[in-house]
Amino acid sequence: MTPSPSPSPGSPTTLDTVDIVVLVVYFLLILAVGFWSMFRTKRSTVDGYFLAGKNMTWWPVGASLFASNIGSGHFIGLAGSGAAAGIGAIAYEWNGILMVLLLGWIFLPIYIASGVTTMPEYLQKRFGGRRTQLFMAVLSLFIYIFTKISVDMYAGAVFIQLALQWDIYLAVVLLLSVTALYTVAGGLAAVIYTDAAQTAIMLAGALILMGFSFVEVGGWNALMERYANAIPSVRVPNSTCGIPRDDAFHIFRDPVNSDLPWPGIIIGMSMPSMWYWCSDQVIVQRSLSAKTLSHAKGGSLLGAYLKVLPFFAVMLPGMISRILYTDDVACADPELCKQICGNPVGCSDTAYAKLVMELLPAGLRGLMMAVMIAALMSSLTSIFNSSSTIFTMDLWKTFRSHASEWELMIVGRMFVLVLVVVSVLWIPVVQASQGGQLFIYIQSISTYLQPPVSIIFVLGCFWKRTNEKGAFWGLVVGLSVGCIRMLLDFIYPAPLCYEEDDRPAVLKYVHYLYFSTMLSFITLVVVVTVSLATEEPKPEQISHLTWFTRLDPVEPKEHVFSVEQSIRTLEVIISQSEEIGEDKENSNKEPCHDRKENSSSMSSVQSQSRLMSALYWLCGMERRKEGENNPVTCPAPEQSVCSLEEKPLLQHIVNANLIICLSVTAFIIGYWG
Ligand SMILES: O[C@H]1[C@H](O)[C@@H](O)[C@H](O)[C@@H](O)[C@@H]1O
Ligand code: NA
Repeated sequence: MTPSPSPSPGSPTTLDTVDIVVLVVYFLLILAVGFWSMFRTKRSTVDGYFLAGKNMTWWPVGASLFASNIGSGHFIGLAGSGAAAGIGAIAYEWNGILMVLLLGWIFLPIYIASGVTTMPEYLQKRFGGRRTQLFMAVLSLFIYIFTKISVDMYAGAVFIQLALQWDIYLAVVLLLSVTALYTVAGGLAAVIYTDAAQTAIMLAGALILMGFSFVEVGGWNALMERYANAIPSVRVPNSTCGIPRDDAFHIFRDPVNSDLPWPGIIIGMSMPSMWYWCSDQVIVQRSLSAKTLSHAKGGSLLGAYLKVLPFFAVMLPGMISRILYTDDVACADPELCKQICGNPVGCSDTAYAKLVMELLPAGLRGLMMAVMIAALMSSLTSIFNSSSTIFTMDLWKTFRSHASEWELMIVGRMFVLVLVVVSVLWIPVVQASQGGQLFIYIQSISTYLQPPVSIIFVLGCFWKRTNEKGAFWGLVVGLSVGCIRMLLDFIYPAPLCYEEDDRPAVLKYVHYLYFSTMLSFITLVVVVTVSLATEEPKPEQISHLTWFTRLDPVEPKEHVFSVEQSIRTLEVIISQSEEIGEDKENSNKEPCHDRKENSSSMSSVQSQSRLMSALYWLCGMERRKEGENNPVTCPAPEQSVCSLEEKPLLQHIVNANLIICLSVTAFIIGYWG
């Protein structure tokens, strides 16, 4: 056994010149991929920019699913949870495997058939009225702030702070600027391809670090044996603080006295997870961009397989970090912890950064910095994009129906700023949360807000009888209950390990996973009761909008309407992605409404300087030749139904793979159960 090296004073704490070189190479690579995909895709049309989307094959879709999902919060959080409490939290990742498959096989066919672009839009179509859509839009934005943006920024900052010893807020501002720069330079059109590159970098870096940490700890068996003894030298006397859990290597833990009770994992974990993978814009948007349903399923499969890895490449190294740097990572005395990492609650979230700085040679540290930035940026760009889409499309437009494209574009940008500011303000709460386990913070907040939404989507998709009133009141009641619990959680923080638990009984005795189960049930009851007590939706109201009606024959009139609607949505998304498409004339992009006017505005663009057209190109605003009648800008009405068709051979391949993937998942879950 190798003796655990205590952090020697001479150990490197900042980056070397080689590291900086590696970082620069990384940025150039991402830029190159960005440019390459800008040349590849024609972004000037709906078909080009967004539906270029609709031309994605399985591998970029899968990689992008993974990259958007795994953020810096996961690297820091999963490793931190591993260090603090063993492998339990990996259940979230493996649960996600099942959900991403569910998306491809069950939910996506319905979304494709309904021809929607945003998820609140689906609710609007399915239930009619506006209030459910509005409610959902506002809620999504809150969830993004509380569980995604602030968390990823905080995690990225923790890492940079440890690596470069910078102030955490300075680090946040820096990260944000880098992300903004990347969004402009790489272009949003390139997001999916750059995501693929980011995935490759994340995997390469994480696997290298995994190798180093296993070698250092002395291999697999050493990890299993030494973890239980990773007890810090300073502890609060007569307490269990700082002692590793007995069930550290089990996922399914005691239903009453553990940190992740197993019955809660079954339903309580699946409901928020279903929100994340099957009904949230950030993820679903990626699958919608696939060329065919088979490719979307292939993407789900790739994403699913990739999600096996964080266990080995992030969580186990986090546990190794506790073994190697026990006194720091597992510190159990508030005073001491505060000295070590600035957080009296604990320092387990520093596990990953610690490994990077102590174990890796110069050069590889730079690579890991790139990995962290890749993880962060690949999540933030998708979240920013989806949230500004939702804000402008589902909220702003409802209140200002005559808003110009120009206005929408400005609003979308400003809104991202607001999001960022609010998220930064939220960081102290994230920092102080949940026994210092970032991952548990993310998941418990998710638990209070997401289950009601999942229930609405499940019932909307699979129970034709669900109506608007049921859905709306289900959401209202479910979220009120959820918010109460969330508030209580902030008012009464979880006690430190040596403190008496004197919180109200709902907090003390009802684990958040059990709460999630109850919340889902309450919402279900409300939706069902209210729906049954009120009028049944007419068949034409739910045509193409549920599992059972997804294959309904197309009724020309209604369908043309829906295609037009989604094209309008796409147009706004495009206009948001323009970085400098200020030209007023040029902002008229309604190919389906008025082709003539459109082509005349195009010719006026033509008269602009070369510089301008270069800029336009950069932003995906290529001009079309005058009079060129581009049939693809106005998709044929049958398209959205046709796209449910799959080639039999491909279908067999993806289905066979589904079985393999499910078996692999069942095996690993069983093995670590
Ligand atoms: O990566 C996980 C994902 O696999 C889960 O399904 C989701 O519920 C979590 O919030 C997310 O962090
Ligand atoms: Na990411």
